[in-house]
Amino acid sequence: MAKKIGVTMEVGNDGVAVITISNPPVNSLASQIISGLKEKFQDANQRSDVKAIVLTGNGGRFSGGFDINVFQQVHKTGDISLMPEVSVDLVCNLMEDSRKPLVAAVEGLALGGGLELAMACHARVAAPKAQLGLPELTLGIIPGFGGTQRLPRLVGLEKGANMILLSKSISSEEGRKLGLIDELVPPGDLLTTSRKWALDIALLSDTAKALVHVFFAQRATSKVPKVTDVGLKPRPMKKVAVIGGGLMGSGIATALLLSNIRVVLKEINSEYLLKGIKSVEANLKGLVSRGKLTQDKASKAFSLLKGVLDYSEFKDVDMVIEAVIENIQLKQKIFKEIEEVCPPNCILASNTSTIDLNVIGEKTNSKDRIVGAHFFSPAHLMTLLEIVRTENTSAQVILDLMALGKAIKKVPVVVGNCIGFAVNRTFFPYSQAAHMLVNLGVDLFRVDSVITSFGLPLGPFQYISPSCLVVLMLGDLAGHGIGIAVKDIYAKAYGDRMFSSPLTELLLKSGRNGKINGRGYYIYEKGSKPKPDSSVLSVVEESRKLTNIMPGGKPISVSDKEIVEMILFPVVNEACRVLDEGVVIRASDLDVASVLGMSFPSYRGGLLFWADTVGPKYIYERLKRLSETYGGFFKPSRYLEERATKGMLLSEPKSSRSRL
Ligand SMILES: CCCCCCCCCCCCC/C=C/C(=O)SCCNC(=O)CCNC(=O)[C@H](O)C(C)(C)COP(=O)(O)OP(=O)(O)OC[C@H]1O[C@@H](n2cnc3c(N)ncnc32)[C@H](O)[C@@H]1OP(=O)(O)O
Repeated sequence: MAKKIGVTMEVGNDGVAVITISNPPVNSLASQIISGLKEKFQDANQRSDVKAIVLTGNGGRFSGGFDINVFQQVHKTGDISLMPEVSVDLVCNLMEDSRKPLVAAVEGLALGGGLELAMACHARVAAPKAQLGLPELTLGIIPGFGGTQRLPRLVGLEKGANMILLSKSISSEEGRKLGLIDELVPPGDLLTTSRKWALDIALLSDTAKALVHVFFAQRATSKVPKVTDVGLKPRPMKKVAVIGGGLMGSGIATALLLSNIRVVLKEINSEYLLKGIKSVEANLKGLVSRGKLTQDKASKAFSLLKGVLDYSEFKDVDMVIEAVIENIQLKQKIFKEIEEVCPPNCILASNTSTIDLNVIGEKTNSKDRIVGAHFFSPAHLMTLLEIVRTENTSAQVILDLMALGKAIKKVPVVVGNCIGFAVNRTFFPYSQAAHMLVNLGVDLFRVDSVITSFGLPLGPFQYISPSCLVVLMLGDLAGHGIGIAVKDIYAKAYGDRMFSSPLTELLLKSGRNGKINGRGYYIYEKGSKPKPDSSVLSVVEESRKLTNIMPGGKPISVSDKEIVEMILFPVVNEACRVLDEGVVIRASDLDVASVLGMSFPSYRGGLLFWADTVGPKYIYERLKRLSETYGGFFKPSRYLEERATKGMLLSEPKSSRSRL
């Protein structure tokens, strides 16, 4: 039977193109093979359905090298043009510089030009006992496809020179030890493993794309139209008052002190004031014990703190940051008072994470000086600072707060004034969806594990809340009592798409308030990892009885992928509304805020970058089907529907034309 000579390419559903050399018996690199390889590599790099490439040889051999018959012809004819251009055209430009990852699947042998092609790939997977070498000197020529450079780089100069000068082959086992081979697998797994390697490297490049996006997105947050581009200069903030020495207030005070800003910390009585000062001291001590701060610097920072019980020290402050409990009347009272006692240009900021700033400033006449300075807990560690502006906040005030944010090593993101602002609003469906899944019968510890595998540091039930309220039904670490406090505010604003679960209240009733008292969904013991508390399942059962949403009373069965989609697609959906209402200046601001405020994995590029890789159309269709089954909580937003149907990315600015 005539032997089949040529190069084939097959593209799998996984997006991997397998290019195979066929030229029995040793797959020598005859001229038609070389031209076939050039054609297939060009094709693979151009095809949009090809994510990565695997190069292999047919018949259990990778390649015995360049076709020695050509040399014989050159000897006979002296016609050097018979030598095809390989080194630069094929090996460097099409293989080594391929935009798509290229992995060699090596079996049997890779000799001479065969090994040189394998070394031009980005990784090499081999079966055992394959013969690897550059025996060109036995033919009186040198390894001319770059082997003299690539082999020493892979195995070291001495070993590389030895193999070349002595035409000494090695086995794939030795190649693995030397670093010439990246993984050794049984012949039956060779292609599968090579495909996985190729995709992993492709994913790495997706990761690189995502991380580069976050890098530039973070820098873009400092560009605020009509604030940073109108010639204003930030005013120095030398003395700042913080009202409220609780978890947030003491964290904010710590962050300010660490940047040598004098802080006046006000509380309502000496007991609370002492507690607040002790919290600041503990924050500083924690940084010293973790080696993040020297003791001298900690002492210096602490010396800039002054605790007060009245407003006597407020007459020369540059800014006040209110950080008391989320009580509207109390905040309104405080803002009326500080307007009277502070200098006329003093910035009046609130660290509220939920309440409308216009409501907070209702009893004042200084609407232009009112701004939100929304820190994320722990405030001295988390880098995101949401600067919340109302329609009245002046550009100068915004610029001053941006400059202060940078001075205290935060990443300021300017956002609009709505319930929950950008991050808390976007992510409020996050935990509600998790609660819905649990009430539908899904195991809550499985939900946490799936979400952490996706890349968030903790699952929704063991959640570190940023400024304590992002998910309403908070996880263990923030304490469940807080979440309930603001649930009504969200219900009034977003009730048409909320899921109300009694689980949090039932948890509190059972004496579990999260890490604060050592027990929540998990058991927290000093010095050990949180352990799932199986006894909490009785509380979960009670919640399921009350909500009674399991279809036919039976738990739903969902895949891990569906869990991720049911929790994160509603978050993307709410982000679309945030974009639609112009709460953020640009989509990438929300990517930065999701990474820094919610610990959304930066290697996925942030929430919307990730959503665009999943595809708006897919997300829209999934949410539509989910809303048909589970109701309005999943109802696609107008913005998402529009982008999906017009084939536009979610991150495209509103002015972009659709692609259709
Ligand atoms: C010269 C003038 C040129 C001037 C320009 C100079 C420029 C310099 C740079 C040029 C570019 C060079 C870059 C690359 C160079 C090379 O790759 S050179 C070739 C390197 N490879 C080898 O040296 C391997 C040689 N072959 C073997 O060692 C063995 O054949 C084997 C591969 C280990 C297999 O052994 P075995 O199973 O015992 O089978 P054999 O009987 O030896 O061979 C089976 C048949 O295959 C034929 N064959 C083997 N290798 C090649 C080959 N590379 N090209 C063509 N044909 C090959 C062999 O002749 C047998 O054929 P039949 O007898 O017809 O069955």
